[in-house]
Amino acid sequence: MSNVGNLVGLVGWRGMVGSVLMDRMQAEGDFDLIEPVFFSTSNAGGPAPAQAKTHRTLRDAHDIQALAQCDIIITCQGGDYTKAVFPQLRAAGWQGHWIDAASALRMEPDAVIVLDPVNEHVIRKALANGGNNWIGGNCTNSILLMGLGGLFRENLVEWVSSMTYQAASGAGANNMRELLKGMGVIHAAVADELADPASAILEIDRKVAKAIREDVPTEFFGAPLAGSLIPWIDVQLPNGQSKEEWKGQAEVNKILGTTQTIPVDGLCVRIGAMRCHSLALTVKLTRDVPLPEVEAIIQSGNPWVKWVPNDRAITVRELTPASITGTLQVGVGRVRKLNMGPQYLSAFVIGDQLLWGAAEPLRRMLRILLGA
Ligand SMILES: NC(=O)C1=CN([C@@H]2O[C@H](COP(=O)(O)OP(=O)(O)OC[C@H]3O[C@@H](n4cnc5c(N)ncnc54)[C@H](OP(=O)(O)O)[C@@H]3O)[C@@H](O)[C@H]2O)C=CC1
Ligand SMILES: N[C@@H](CC(=O)OP(=O)(O)O)C(=O)O
Repeated sequence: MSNVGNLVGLVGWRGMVGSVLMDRMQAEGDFDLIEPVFFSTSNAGGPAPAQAKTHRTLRDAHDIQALAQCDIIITCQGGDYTKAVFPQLRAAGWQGHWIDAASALRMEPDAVIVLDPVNEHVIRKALANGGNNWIGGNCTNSILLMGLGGLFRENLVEWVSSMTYQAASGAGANNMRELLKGMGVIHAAVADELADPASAILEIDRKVAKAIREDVPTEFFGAPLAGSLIPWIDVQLPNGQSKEEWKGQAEVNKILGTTQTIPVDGLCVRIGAMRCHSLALTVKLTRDVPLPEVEAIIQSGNPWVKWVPNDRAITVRELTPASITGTLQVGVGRVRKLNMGPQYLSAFVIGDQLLWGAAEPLRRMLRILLGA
């Protein structure tokens, strides 16, 4: 039994991540366990959503006293909000549990990055030691660990090179819209020619290239994504990594609670998928393990691993964003030994970055706190 109260403040509930969180909480009956208090940065005093019970109006998300009444606060409002409000709340003496989707607090020494199917032992230990800051991990890293958690659990990973194919949703709702608008612009540029099976493909291609370079909107991504890709995500660091690439090693090791750093590095690339992040992985195993054993260990990682045998027909059907999107399954396939030697393994992992990558670990942390 938990001794944590059930007055739960929800901030950022109507944003993209927050909406996915609300849907999942509704689907899993989480609202039956809590007394929700909904907060807003823009509409305090307005009506709270249907899940509200006794607290039917929105409270001001910057009202420290109102926030401090909550036993638990879950926020999907973003890093700027966290940086503005969290220090004030703690300075006011609030001892409640803070569950956050934003990256702002992830690397703080007193924060745990939560991904309980992989690091429940880390979470339980911190909880027993009085921990109260629980931060969702970067989507790419959470998906990597959900996919290959079994190999990490068995201490079989010496290092990982991770080449990513990241969806538009990781950059926000406006970016998803921009991707779709760009697809429309490209299609419109050659709609007549496409309707004519006899039209010349190189002429279509010339017009498409011109549309991508000149007409596809770039306000949010800064470069055309539709019909193209962008091999840089987040800001540039002095060592040549992108911040997204830096997070790989930093967060994976923090999530796992490793005592010796497992190197994780690679290139992070934005592609024209909507909300599934994919990762092409090269893993150096700590020892030569027979492939059937490797496969069994990966499948044993957690109940959400969707194992896809390394077979062409099954892979093109099942190991794709089209197949995985909107589900909690984490696809793992293309697993084989590489020419580099018997300790080198390939794998392709796909997950919905708004579910395991953002919302799901938060609601599961809530349940851990409630002892449910
Ligand atoms: N862990 C991860 O991998 C991921 C984490 N994130 C984190 O989650 C945070 C939130 O991201 P995201 O959900 O994309 O942010 P959104 O921009 O969708 O929502 C953030 C807030 O914007 C306000 N808002 C203003 N206009 C609208 C509108 N038209 N519709 C909905 N909300 C609106 C809402 O606040 P209000 O109701 O108060 O007005 C909302 O809570 C990010 O900043 C990031 O820190 C995001 C993606 C992945
Ligand atoms: N940066 C990720 C999404 C994200 O929000 O990551 P983080 O939670 O680490 O800021 C992406 O663009 O795909």
